[in-house]
Amino acid sequence: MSPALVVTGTDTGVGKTVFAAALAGALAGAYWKPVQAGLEEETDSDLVARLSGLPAERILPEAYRLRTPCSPHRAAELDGVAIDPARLVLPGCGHRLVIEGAGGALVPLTRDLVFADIFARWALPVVLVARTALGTINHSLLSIEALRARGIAIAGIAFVGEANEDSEATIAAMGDVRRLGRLPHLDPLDRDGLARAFAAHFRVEDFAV
Ligand SMILES: Nc1ncnc2c1ncn2[C@@H]1O[C@H](COP(=O)(O)OP(=O)(O)OP(=O)(O)O)[C@@H](O)[C@H]1O
Ligand SMILES: C[C@H](N)[C@H](N)CCCCCC(=O)O
Ligand SMILES: [Mg+2]
Repeated sequence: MSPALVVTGTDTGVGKTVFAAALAGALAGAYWKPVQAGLEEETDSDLVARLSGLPAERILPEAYRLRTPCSPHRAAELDGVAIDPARLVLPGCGHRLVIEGAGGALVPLTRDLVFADIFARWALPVVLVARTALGTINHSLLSIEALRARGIAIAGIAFVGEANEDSEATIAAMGDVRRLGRLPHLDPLDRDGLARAFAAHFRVEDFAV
């Protein structure tokens, strides 16, 4: 079983962090957001701390905390730094690590390196988080194609949103990926409700890859 799992998405704002919080909690693992772009609002690590039930020491510190909520390559430039891939090495933590990218799989870290390049170097299985809303078939199949082109193993696709059975089944079939489950929209979004929803809609054994 891999020491870590990568959570990427078909886009920014699809629900990677909420899903990662649920997964890290269900695995009693740890969470790492290597590159955080945007510090004004609650960071992804803060959200995971609030929703996962993990102890604080299992939310690992980011390698880069960048002020501007935009693509990391640009956020780094605006902060006068350059993201060094050598700093994006997997931290040992003694627990199954859930690693969240930023935005979608081809989001740039520099002007000649994207997240998927780092995912390929890590050689870890990737969970793709996708919306269920109209447009997700294209976004999901494009993301799958981009990950596969880099030889990245896809553990499966996790949907977030209201059920759309045909889109979900179409993506799984045409993308040849396992449908891991669907996290419904939760209101309120809180730790217990999230843990219950994950347990109801996913099988933790599917992540033992
Ligand atoms: N299952 C859910 N139920 C209710 N709200 C959700 C759910 N999933 C995500 N959200 C909300 O949708 C917004 C985007 O979710 P999230 O931050 O997880 O996206 P993301 O893919 O991690 O974005 P980023 O690319 O910025 O990291 C947040 O306000 C979050 O609270
Ligand atoms: C700022 C946002 N919340 C994410 N952290 C970064 C999203 C980068 C998206 C880049 C793009 O696809 O245009
Ligand atoms: Mg996030």
